[in-house]
Amino acid sequence: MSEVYSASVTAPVNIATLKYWGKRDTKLNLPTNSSISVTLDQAHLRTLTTVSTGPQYLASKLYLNGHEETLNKPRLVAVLMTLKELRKEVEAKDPTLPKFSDWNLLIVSENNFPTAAGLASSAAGLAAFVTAIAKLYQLPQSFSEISKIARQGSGSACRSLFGGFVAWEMGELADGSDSKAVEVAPKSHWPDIKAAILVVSADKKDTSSTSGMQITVNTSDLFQYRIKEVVPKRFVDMKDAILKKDFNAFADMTIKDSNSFHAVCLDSTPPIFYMNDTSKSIIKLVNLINDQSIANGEGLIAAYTYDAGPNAVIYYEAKNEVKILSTLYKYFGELPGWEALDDALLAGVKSVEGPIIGEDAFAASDFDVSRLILTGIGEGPQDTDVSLIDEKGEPKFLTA
Ligand SMILES: Nc1ncnc2c1ncn2[C@@H]1O[C@H](COP(=O)(O)OP(=O)(O)OP(=O)(O)O)[C@@H](O)[C@H]1O
Ligand SMILES: C[C@@](O)(CCOP(=O)(O)OP(=O)(O)O)CC(=O)O
Repeated sequence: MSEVYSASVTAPVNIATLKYWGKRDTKLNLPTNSSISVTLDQAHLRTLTTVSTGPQYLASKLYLNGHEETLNKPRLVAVLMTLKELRKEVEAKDPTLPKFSDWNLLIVSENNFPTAAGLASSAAGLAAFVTAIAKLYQLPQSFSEISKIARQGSGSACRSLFGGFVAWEMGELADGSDSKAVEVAPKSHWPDIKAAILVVSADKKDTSSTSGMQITVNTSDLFQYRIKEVVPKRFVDMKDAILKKDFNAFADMTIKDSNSFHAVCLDSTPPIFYMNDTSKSIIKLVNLINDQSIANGEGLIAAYTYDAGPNAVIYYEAKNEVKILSTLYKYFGELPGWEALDDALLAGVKSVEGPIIGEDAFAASDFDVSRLILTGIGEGPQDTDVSLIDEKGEPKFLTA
């Protein structure tokens, strides 16, 4: 019988509240600025990855969502090489260990949400990829150290190595050894953070993050102001707001940073547009929700943010859930996604009466939303017994 050694993990999506946009080194994936994100709950968005090795595998292979994908991409090659080198160090210290570093890998992965649709699939995907192999290889490195390897695969992936609130410290060194993810605060610090994702379009985007950010680096003047003046201060202030659980300050900076990121995209040549008209209508709706709450003396209660696509992510606190979701329900009540709420909460959301916020401000056609994902802050990568590879070492596809 052939030898099969395998390991499985799940890894989360993270959505930045202070955006990474720009590389100072495209080979090592080193950013032009530090960033901050919230890790989302894996109950709703996660990658599951199983990795196996054994002398019988004639080549390394990757299957994503049931289809073979090439491993022959420079960034994946770099990631695999680094992991193998670290495994070699482990084997050198204990010569009784099997020589995994000489063998090929079978990697089987599934995302439970649309891939490459601006829902940060590359972040969860690369985090799971690296974490599963590190587990198989029994690497002793800390998660921050492992995050540097994930960073080489996709920058934002390094932040998916932790749960809760996560910072990616840009670092200064040319070799990238100080450009890593660190935990700002665990989920338990502020577990009441919720996220509503309005999926505006699940299609593949026109301009990838990787190419879009370099167009901005090379052509935008506003970008220089963003990375030199805006982000360094915001990085300190946002961590402070998180540690103080100051939602008003956190929301204000999250909104401003999303606006700033999309402004530098627009200031690029040629300009890059990630938000569409529906995205803009959702911004207007969130502003109306906040205006009402400011009028009531409560400050900001909802924070929108947009990545490199038109989907909206709205962060809010559990104490304002009924208020915010009852407004969203009036506009988006017919869409799939509400079933994620427990019955009592959904009944509460449905029962709120009175005028709809922004009732006169929108036409039905303003919102071309296909689905909602109602989720919240979550934990980092998790070990799992669910395997996508059978005992013979063959892939098994759960959802294909
Ligand atoms: N589970 C996975 N395992 C390995 N690679 C993955 C996985 N999921 C996604 N990827 C890689 O990430 C790519 C998608 O990344 P892309 O940046 O285009 O989209 P996105 O991550 O959904 O959007 P964004 O990063 O802008 O929010 C996929 O084509 C694939 O190469
Ligand atoms: C807008 C963003 O989501 C950009 C993410 O870019 P990627 O991490 O996908 O880029 P690469 O490093 O080239 O893989 C902002 C963020 O997540 O911080």
